[in-house]
Amino acid sequence: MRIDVVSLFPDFMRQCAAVGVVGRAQQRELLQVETWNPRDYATDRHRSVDSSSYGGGPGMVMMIEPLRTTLAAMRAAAAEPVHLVYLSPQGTRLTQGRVEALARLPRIALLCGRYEGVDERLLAHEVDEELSIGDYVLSGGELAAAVVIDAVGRLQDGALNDAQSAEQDSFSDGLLDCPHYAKPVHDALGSVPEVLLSGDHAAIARWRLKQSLGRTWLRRPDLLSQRGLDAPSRALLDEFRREHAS
Ligand SMILES: CN(C)c1ccccc1CNc1ccc(C(N)=O)cn1
Repeated sequence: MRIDVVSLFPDFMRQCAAVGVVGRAQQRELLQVETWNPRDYATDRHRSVDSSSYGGGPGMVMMIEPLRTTLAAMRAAAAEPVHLVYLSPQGTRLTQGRVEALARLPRIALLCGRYEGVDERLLAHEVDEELSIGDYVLSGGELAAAVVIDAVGRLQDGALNDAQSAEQDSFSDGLLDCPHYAKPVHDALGSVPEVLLSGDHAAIARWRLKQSLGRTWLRRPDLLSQRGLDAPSRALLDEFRREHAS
């Protein structure tokens, strides 16, 4: 998969994509992240990319022209159409489901706004999808883009080794993850639950699902109601709730 990033801070974006699982995915050529800097396409003497906002008000707005030229260059370098995502507080809330859909596309581009954002005419003409990573304001779209790159990059086939992909399965079915424990078995902070030391893989899987169900019920009941439960899971959650109440 290829991800093009349009940003005034290309070095920052390249560094975000160079570490960890995503960096390794790039080394394995499972993922390719390229950056495009609108300042390189600004034509005036001052290489302006922003201008004051019509109607007044504080701050500047990113101008149409440098972005249009940048996007044209990016699209010209592509053999196929590019799905352009704009990261903004006004976007649709990003979910794991949407991440999985994006991860299946051959190519996406991420447009990072700075200042007060981008001229609405450019957005209306060029952007396919507007996404928000949460209800808070950042100084630029770059950190939101980094979140998308990581969430999508780690899902590329071969990016995660077997152990990690198991972890991903536990969340991707719409439940919160169960608790995890490493050595030592006994510590001043407490001990590891017996079942995890039993070697009984069925019992361990049952305990983990029960913990995921219980945690989701306690911390994120909204996830539970939208997911729905089959009968065995409902019984397991009831068992957790009885123990939790006592
Ligand atoms: C400068 N701002 C406020 C702005 C305004 C409009 C577009 C982009 C930006 C860049 N900032 C962002 C971007 C994304 C998110 C998010 N929640 O996904 C939060 N902030």
